[in-house]
This record gives sequence, C-alpha cells and structure tokens, in this order.
Amino acid sequence: METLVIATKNMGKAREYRQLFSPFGITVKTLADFPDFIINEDGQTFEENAFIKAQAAVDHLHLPVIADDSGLVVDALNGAPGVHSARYAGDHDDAANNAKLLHELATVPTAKRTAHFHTTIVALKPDGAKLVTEGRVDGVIRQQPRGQNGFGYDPLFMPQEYRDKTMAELTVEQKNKISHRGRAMRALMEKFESWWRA
Ligand SMILES: O=P(O)(O)OP(=O)(O)OP(=O)(O)OC[C@H]1O[C@@H](n2cnc3c(O)ncnc32)[C@H](O)[C@@H]1O
Ligand SMILES: [Mg+2]
Repeated sequence: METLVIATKNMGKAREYRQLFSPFGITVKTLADFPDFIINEDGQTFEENAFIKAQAAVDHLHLPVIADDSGLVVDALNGAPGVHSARYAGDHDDAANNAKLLHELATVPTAKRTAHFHTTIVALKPDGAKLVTEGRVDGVIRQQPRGQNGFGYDPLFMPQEYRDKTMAELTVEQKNKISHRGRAMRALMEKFESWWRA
C-alpha cells in the first residue's frame, strides 16, 4: 500500500489526520515512526514553518509528505502566541502554555477574549509537487480550562459553532468538522487526488 507521511511529532495532530484520511486506504505514518529525525522550525510565518517541516521530511524520507504549522492567534495579545504557540511558556508543555495564556489575559474581559486557531498545510512530494492550504476557526478564550480531548489550547478555546463547549469537549470527528485543521484539510482534498496520483 502507498505511504503518506504526516510530518508531525504531535500525536494529537496525528490522531486528527488519521481520522481525516481514514476513507482513503493510504498508509499514514508520522514522525513517531522516525524518532531520530528532528526538524528545526525557525520560520517567521505559519507557511514558512509548514514548508520547512515538509521539505526536511521529504529530503530525509523520500516519500510524499503533509506538514502543518498551526497556532492560536489572540486578538487582545496582538496575535500572540501565533507561530510561537508550541513553546509559548518556554517548553513544549500544554499545561504551562495554557497557564501562561490565562495569566496574560487575567485582566481582559470576556467580550475582548476573541481568538482564532490557524493552520497552514503544505503537501510536498519528492519531485517538488506542492499544495498549500489554510484554515481557521474563531472563538473565545475561557477563564478556566475544561475538557479532556484534543491537545494544546483546546481546553481554553470555545469555538463559535458551539454555545457552551470547549474544543477539548468535542470528539475528534466533531473537532475535525469545524477546526482550522479540518477546514485546511478539506481545502486540500479538493486537489489531493490529482496531486497524489500524479
Ligand atoms: O510541529 P509538529 O511536530 O507538527 O507539532 P507541534 O505541536 O510543534 O505543532 P506546531 O509547531 O504547529 O505548533 C502548534 C502549537 O499550537 C497549538 N495548537 C495547534 N493546533 C491546535 C489545536 O488543534 N488545538 C489546540 N492547540 C493547537 C499547540 O500548542 C501546538 O503545540
Ligand atoms: Mg512544532
């Protein structure tokens, strides 16, 4: 069977991609299958970082690759944590990142706690064939975390599609229907067949 690599070490992302690719009959691997391989994400934008990850993985693995760079963009913080979302509090630690976000927003009232998640996906083949898509979901940042599903900032993010649920209270199917990553994936899917078969 043909293999597609999702160039991520984040198992929360990997779970979402496996669900999105489940109808395709493609073997989906992630960087968990290649543990010694480390990518330095030093770009300034989501698209630069997604491309850096995709290119590094293609060069190393010689397989078709999908990479995403994503993050939380908070209006009251002038767009922070943005491209620095994974290491906002210093380490790649979701609980510490959420605590820092609540601290930074401590004096910001509910009406001004608007934010969105953004994803840029880059699909890249060893021959250089490339697709780029984006997706976003808008919502507000809660005062306390709630929910056990998802990853990252999901327990603090209330998507506007649900009246009183955080992203971490949705199933992976529900999250993919409305999420930044799900939307970017559906945009990718419009061009995926011809990219994959070419
Ligand atoms: O680079 P890879 O290995 O894919 O994994 P990562 O976790 O470092 O991923 P990013 O570089 O794209 O950083 C995105 C960070 O933004 C946050 N994030 C991204 N998508 C999210 C989502 O769907 N729900 C909650 N938080 C998310 C989370 O803190 C991620 O660590
Ligand atoms: Mg990363």
